[in-house]
Amino acid sequence: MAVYTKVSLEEAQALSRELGLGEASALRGIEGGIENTNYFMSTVEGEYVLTLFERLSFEQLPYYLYLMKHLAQRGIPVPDPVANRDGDVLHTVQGKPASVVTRLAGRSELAPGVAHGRAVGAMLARMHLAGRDFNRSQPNLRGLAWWNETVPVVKPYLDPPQAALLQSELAFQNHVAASSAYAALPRGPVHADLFRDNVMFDSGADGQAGPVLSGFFDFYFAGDDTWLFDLAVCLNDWCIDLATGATDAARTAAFLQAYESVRPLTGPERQLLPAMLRAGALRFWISRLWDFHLPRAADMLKAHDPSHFERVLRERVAHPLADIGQLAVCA
Ligand SMILES: Nc1ncnc2c1ncn2[C@@H]1O[C@H](COP(=O)(O)OP(=O)(O)OP(=O)(O)O)[C@@H](O)[C@H]1O
Ligand SMILES: N[C@@H](CCO)C(=O)O
Repeated sequence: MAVYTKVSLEEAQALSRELGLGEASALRGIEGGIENTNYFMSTVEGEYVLTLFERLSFEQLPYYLYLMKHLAQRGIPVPDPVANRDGDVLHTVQGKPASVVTRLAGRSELAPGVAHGRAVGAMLARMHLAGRDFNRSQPNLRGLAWWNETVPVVKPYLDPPQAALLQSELAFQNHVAASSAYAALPRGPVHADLFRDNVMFDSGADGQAGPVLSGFFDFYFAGDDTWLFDLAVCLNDWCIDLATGATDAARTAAFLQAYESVRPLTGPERQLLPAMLRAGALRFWISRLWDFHLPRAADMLKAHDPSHFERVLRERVAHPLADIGQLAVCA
């Protein structure tokens, strides 16, 4: 259930008129999602998603919404926020920040194969390049500074071996972040949460071979960070066996090859990929522990299982990703 705030058709019609979308004819609450209130909205101009943000503030939202607009303008398939006559993409409904974005076709693929990873890998690289001239900045609010702040808060809930792993991995990541190789990593706006459930695929035209990626969405953990971190977050979700957390070599090789067909990795990126895969696992282990043990007041989160990313981290430490050249034979 993800309709926390009820919106009437009349309210939606007032907004759609203000945005030049004509009369809204239907409004349907969207059940998936946990953070925000989402509705599908049909107007004479097409299909849209109306979101009322239940947690993010008027100050934080412009970065995410203008990033989506910037990427959409450069041909990256992402929901395009609709602006009013003044060019504003952040609106107000019932006193809450709200947006209207274009609806992506298709649905998420929760059991992706090699071809899905290839499509996401290539589009991820295109998205990174398209973000280079984005003129706003906001740090990744779930980056190293947040990990350093949050580890002491969640550590008391862990048993001694878990606490030791969490602490030693955090120390390792602080060490990596202080290195010259890390300073040389290319950076820019990154999605930072591009899991299977944040990508859509459409069936495509008849006769089209392979899945057709119809869009990336849910940019509300985006921020300025290294492109390699974004890639690592993807590899940790798209290219592992969910039951064990183990790397799937064929899917990993295909994903990386597709990414590199658009933007080859630099030397420091190749060097730090194993460390960044650990960083990606650590980030989501911490956030899941935090959501699980410290639910927010009036909590809307159905916490994900933290032990999944503990397993992924242990796998990444025990079996660092083989040399990318070696992996290529798997693709
Ligand atoms: N632009 C879009 N086009 C098509 N479907 C969308 C779009 N935005 C959201 N959806 C649908 O709505 C569902 C909920 O959206 P989303 O995952 O962004 O939820 P949320 O509550 O905002 O965030 P979270 O997933 O972090 O809880 C998605 O799974 C997807 O099916
Ligand atoms: N993708 C996150 C949820 C927040 O978007 C997770 O799986 O922990």
